[in-house]
Amino acid sequence: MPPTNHFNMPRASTRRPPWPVYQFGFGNEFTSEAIQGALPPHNNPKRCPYGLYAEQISGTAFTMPRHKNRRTWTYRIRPSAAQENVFPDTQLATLLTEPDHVTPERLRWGPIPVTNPQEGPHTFVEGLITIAGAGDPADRNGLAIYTYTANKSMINCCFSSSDGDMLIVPEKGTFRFQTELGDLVVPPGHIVVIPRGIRFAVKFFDQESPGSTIYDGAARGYVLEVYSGSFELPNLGPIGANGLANPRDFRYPTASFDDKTVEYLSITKYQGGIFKCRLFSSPFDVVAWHGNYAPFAYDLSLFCPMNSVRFDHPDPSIFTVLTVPGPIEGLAVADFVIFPPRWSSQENTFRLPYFHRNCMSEYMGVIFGAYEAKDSQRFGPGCSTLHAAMAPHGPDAASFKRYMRSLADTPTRSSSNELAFMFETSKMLKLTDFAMTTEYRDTSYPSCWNGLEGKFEPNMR
Ligand SMILES: O=C(O)Cc1cc(O)ccc1O
Ligand SMILES: [Fe+2]
Repeated sequence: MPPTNHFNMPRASTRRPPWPVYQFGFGNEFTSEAIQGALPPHNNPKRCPYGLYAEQISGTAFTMPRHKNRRTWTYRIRPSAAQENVFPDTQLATLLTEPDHVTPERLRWGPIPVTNPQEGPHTFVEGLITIAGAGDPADRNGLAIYTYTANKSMINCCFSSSDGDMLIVPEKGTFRFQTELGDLVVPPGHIVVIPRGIRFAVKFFDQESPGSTIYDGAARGYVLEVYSGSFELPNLGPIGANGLANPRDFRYPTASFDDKTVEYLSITKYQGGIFKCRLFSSPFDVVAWHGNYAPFAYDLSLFCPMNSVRFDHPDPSIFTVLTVPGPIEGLAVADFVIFPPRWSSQENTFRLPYFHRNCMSEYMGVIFGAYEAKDSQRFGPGCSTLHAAMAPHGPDAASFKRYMRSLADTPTRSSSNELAFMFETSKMLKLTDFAMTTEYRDTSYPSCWNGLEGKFEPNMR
């Protein structure tokens, strides 16, 4: 049995079998060879070891400053260029990023059952549904938010987005992400980031028989795709050199390859459209690679939360796991923030999220359990909310009243089985038809703040 973390979930950040072998360290310059000697002594020899083809994948412009430059050299059985003509795809309509509804209303959605809206068997890529977005991949500016369900592994089929890096947050179902650079096993409570342009297939994983191919399962989760920049660790400022998400806990794949000459379907998202082409062999044919442009996974239970130890409720930026900085210092294109299990011990402090209006937009979801300031029946795992820029929100009336009756100065520990997250963006989001009209939208949501009656007791100080 793999060891468990304090969410009682399998802990994939171990080097021990049966998990794939990983390399560790955020943004490191890695080397990996599935067969000894497959890495050539320099990037681009005329003849590579074992006759392999050399191919570079550039994640940043060639000329980016060294500390921002991202690229990986792959040594593969066939070059990716050996693919058939590309055609627009007409099947994956729910994945098109064309959100055009505008509303400042507070929105909430219930969990989408794994069989909907794609009735019957569907893979991760078939079950991705665009909820909201901003900007345009053509300008390399903006982002998209998706939810997904899946009950079938992607077999002989791969996906990549030419539009941006994708951060995937599983809520249900353990996946094996087969990528060009190797495998990452990602259970709920972990996240994975697949950089722009890297091909991957999403397969179900059975920890009891890790080597076998599992065709079916039940999975659900959330995705954030950013069209500019990439996910970085936030600066820590006066916190110091350690804390929040520590670089050593980010795990990267090691080379492992298929040498299969079967027909593959390659699906690509490009400028918001979906395109497909046939390959005549597996795209997962990289025998060795080196570089710093690679997918990675992270176990959220390893996040080291910081907080106030005397009074007041810090802003949720204190729980930022990853950020995509924008051109203005301190103004993120998107932040990925979690609300991890922790002790709350502030004195004379309203410890629930304060009532607020935020210039940023906040999309939230639940991975495990409940969220401290919301009705757990209506904001449980698989649910989501969107509080648009400047939309007033905070604890619902029932949570507020419950909290005000509690003995708040006693240190309290949130349950280890609770984990919510937020995608926070400086962009103004538009919503898709699906988001506005789905039967899973809970149109009664704004009424959760009814019952917060006026309070003013002039004789009380
Ligand atoms: O709206 C939310 O629940 C997220 C949130 C949490 C918090 O503790 C402070 C501000 C905030 O936006
Ligand atoms: Fe908020």
